[in-house]
Amino acid sequence: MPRSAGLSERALMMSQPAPLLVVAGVLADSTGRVLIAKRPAHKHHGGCWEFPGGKLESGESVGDGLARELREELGIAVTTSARIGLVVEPRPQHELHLIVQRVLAWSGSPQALEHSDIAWCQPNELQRFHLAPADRRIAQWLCAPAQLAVTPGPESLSDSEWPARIDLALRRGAERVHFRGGAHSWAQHPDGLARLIAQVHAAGLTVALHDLPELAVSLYVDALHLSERCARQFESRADIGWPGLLGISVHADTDSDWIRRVQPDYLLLGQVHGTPSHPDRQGMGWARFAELAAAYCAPVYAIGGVGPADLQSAKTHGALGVASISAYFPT
Ligand SMILES: Nc1nc2c([nH]c(=O)n2[C@@H]2O[C@H](COP(=O)(O)OP(=O)(O)OP(=O)(O)O)[C@@H](O)[C@H]2O)c(=O)[nH]1
Repeated sequence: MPRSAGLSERALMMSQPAPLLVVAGVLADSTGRVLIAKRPAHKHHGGCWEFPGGKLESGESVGDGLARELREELGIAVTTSARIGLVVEPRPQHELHLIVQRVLAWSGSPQALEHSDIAWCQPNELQRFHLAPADRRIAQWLCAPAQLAVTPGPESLSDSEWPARIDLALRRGAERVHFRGGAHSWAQHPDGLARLIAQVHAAGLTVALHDLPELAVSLYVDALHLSERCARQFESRADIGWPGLLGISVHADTDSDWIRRVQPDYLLLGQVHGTPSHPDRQGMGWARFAELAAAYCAPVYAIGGVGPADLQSAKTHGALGVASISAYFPT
């Protein structure tokens, strides 16, 4: 077992035949373009585009395996990387466990030493390439919003104040607005909520609704987000009755096997630092956050005492981005 395999990988390994462990690296340039490589015709998925990487050798850590593969395939030296997520693909013999790492520091200039071609493209151009099936999930992650603005409860502002406060959140960089209940549920304000959702959609951005699966379906939101308590009422993802993007809020003590059973598309993990809104809870800090993020199968956002200024730290500690109430809806 590789030294740095996470908890979910270990649990999976114990319950079924050893998976095929593969590590792939996402390199980005200063304009945000990412590097993809075309598999030679004679290989499995020949002619498909993928993220460079390869099989981990026995006993090899994820970081060492990535550095070896990218030296062999691209001629570059990778020094630091952080987990983005794990794609599990059922295969007849062994499940593929594709560990996806964001390459944070490297030297050299990538060349196609083993692939038939390489290309740099913006994440939203990846869909134009014929990607290996598992890599379509990676492309979705790379196109996912990096800044999630979580609303206070509907009772905290009057109907006339909400539109301006949503505008302010968008000006502060929010890329998805998460409508989260407070003392009142958004289910008590369906018309006002529908207008605010339309406002966010008109700005070309997306919406998540917290803990209200039926309303999420009827209001055509982009994501359903569940608190851990709400998510635990369901045995499996199929029981939730929601066909779209699914997120769950988790904490330092949430067990990763349960997360794997529910199969969320992303997680909000917190809290990273202490916050005035939860004075009873201590922050876990970035080091623990990175450890947990690497153990989950889904990509993770950082929440709790973080905001847009922490985006880079979040990414270097294995997060897709940050989520916050106060940074986007200041009191
Ligand atoms: N490297 C890499 N492999 C991927 C990706 N997506 C994906 O499905 N795979 C699959 O993971 C497996 C690992 O493949 P590989 O052929 O690159 O491994 P390797 O470099 O160690 O190759 P080798 O067996 O020729 O030595 C293949 O079945 C490949 O199709 C990806 O983005 N990067």
